[in-house]
Amino acid sequence: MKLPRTQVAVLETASATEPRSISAIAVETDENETAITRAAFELADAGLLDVTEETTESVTLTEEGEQYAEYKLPEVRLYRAAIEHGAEETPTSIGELLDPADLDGSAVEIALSNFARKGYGEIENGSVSVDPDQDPDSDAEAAALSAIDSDSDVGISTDVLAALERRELLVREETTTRSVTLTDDGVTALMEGIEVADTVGQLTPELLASGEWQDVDFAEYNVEADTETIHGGRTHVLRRIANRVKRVLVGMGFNEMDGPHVDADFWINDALFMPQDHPARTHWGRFALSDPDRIDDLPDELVDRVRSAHRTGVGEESEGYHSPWDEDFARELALRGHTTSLSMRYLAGEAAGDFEPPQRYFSVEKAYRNDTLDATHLLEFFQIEGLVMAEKLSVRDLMGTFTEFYRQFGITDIRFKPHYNPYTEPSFELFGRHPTTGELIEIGNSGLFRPEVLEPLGVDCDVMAWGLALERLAMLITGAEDIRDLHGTLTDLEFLRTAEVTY
Ligand SMILES: N[C@@H](Cc1ccccc1)C(=O)O
Repeated sequence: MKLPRTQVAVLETASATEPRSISAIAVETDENETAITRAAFELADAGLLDVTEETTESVTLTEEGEQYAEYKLPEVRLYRAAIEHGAEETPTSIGELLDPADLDGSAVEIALSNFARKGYGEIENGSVSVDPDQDPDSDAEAAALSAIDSDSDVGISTDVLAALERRELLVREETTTRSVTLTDDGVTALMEGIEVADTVGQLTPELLASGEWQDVDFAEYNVEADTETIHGGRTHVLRRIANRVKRVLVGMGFNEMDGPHVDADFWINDALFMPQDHPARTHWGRFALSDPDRIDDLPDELVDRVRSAHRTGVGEESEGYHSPWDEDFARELALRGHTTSLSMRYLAGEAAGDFEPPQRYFSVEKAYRNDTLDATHLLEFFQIEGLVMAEKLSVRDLMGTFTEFYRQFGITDIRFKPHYNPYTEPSFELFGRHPTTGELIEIGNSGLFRPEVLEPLGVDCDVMAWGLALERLAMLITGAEDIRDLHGTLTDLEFLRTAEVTY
C-alpha cells in the first residue's frame, strides 16, 4: 500500500491498544497539528484508524477570582468583621466595618449584595446585622475558588461553577481532544508494509484531465527549506570604499583631480625632483610604453627650471644632483607609478588654470608598479592622492588631516614614522592597525614638498601632500588579510559577496 508521507507517519505512531492524542502524534512526528488531523481523518475514511473525540472543560480564574482566592471573598470578609465588631447583638454601621473588612470601591457593593444573597445577615438603613449561625469557612464559592486556584478543581458542583461564572470570577472553556487508535485493518496494513507515495510537485494539465489529481499527494511547500543563495549585483567593495573616500574628502573641502594614466616621466618623476638614476625609474620599477614611447609637448620653461633644479638646485642652500639630466628620458612615456603626477600637473597650473593658494585637491585613481605580487602588493592599485596648498603649513596640519580622514572610517589607531622621499621634507609613512591580525600595516606616505619641487613650479607657499593606498584602507575596513582577496585575478568572490563594510 502506498500512502502520503504524513499518513504513514500517523499510522506508524498510532497504537492499536492505547488511544494517542493528535497533539502527542504531532510532537512525535514533528508535524503541525493541522496536517496530522487531516491525515488522521483521511486514514479514518480509509478504515485504517479510529478517531475519537473527547470534550473536556477547563476552568480558569479571572484576575478578580485569583484575588479573592488569596484574600477571601468580600462578603466573607464583611461577615468576619461584623462578627468581631459584635454585630450579632447590635447592628453596626457599614462605615465602621469597611476598614476592618478591607473593603473599598466596587468591593463594597459586591460584599453587600453577596452577603445578603448568602443569608449572612441583613442590611438595613446602612447597618449590618449578622446571623451568628452561618459558617463562612464552609462557603462553597470560597472553597471552589481555592480549589481551582490550587488546580484541584474536582467535585465542584455545576451550580457553584455557574455562580462563580456569573460573578465573573472564572471562565469555562471547552476543548476537544482527538485521539486515534489503529483499527484491525490499520494493523494489517502496517504489517504488510506501507510505502510513502511519491508526492506531486506541480499540478499538470494531464493530472487535471485524467482526474488523477484527486488521488495524488501534493508536496507541501516547505518555507523553511534551505535554498540556493542568489547573489544580486552589488557594487564592488573597493568601489564602495573609493566612493566613500571621495565623499569624505569633498566633505573636507577638497576638489577632485584627474589626468592621464600614461604620462611623461617628466610629470611622474622629474618634476618631483626624482633623480634620473633613482631605482624606481629603472625598467624594473616601471611599465614603459613602446608605442608611442615619448611625447613632444612639455612646457618648455618648466622643463628648463626642472633641469636646473636637478643640476644645481634652487635658492641658496639647495645643491641639486650635479648629474646629467636627460630631457629625452623626461619625455618617455610610462604608466604612472603614483598619482603624484596629477598633483604636479595641477601645481604647475597645467590642469586647473591658475593655481593660487589656498587649494585642496585629491584623486582616487590607479597607479601601476612593477612590484612582486604578494599579500600586500598588487601591480596596479588605487592611490588616494591629496594635496593642500596654503601659506603656512606644518606637520601638525598633515597629521590633523589624516586623523580626521581616517576617523571617518572608524580608524583611530594610526602611526606616523619619519621617512625619506626625494620630493618631500619632512616625510612620513603612515601605519594603521589591522583589525584581525593586530599588525601595523603601511597605509600611506606623505610629506611637505621641497623647494626643489615647488620653486620650478612657481609655487611660493607651502604644499603638503600624500599618497594613501585605497586597498590598505579597505583591508583595515573589511579585515581582508590578503590584498588579492579584494582585487586582481585571484579575488575571492565569497569574500566580496559577504564583506562587511563598516564605518
Ligand atoms: N607618491 C608617494 C606618496 C606621496 C605623495 C605626495 C607626497 C608625499 C608622498 C607614494 O607613492 O608613495
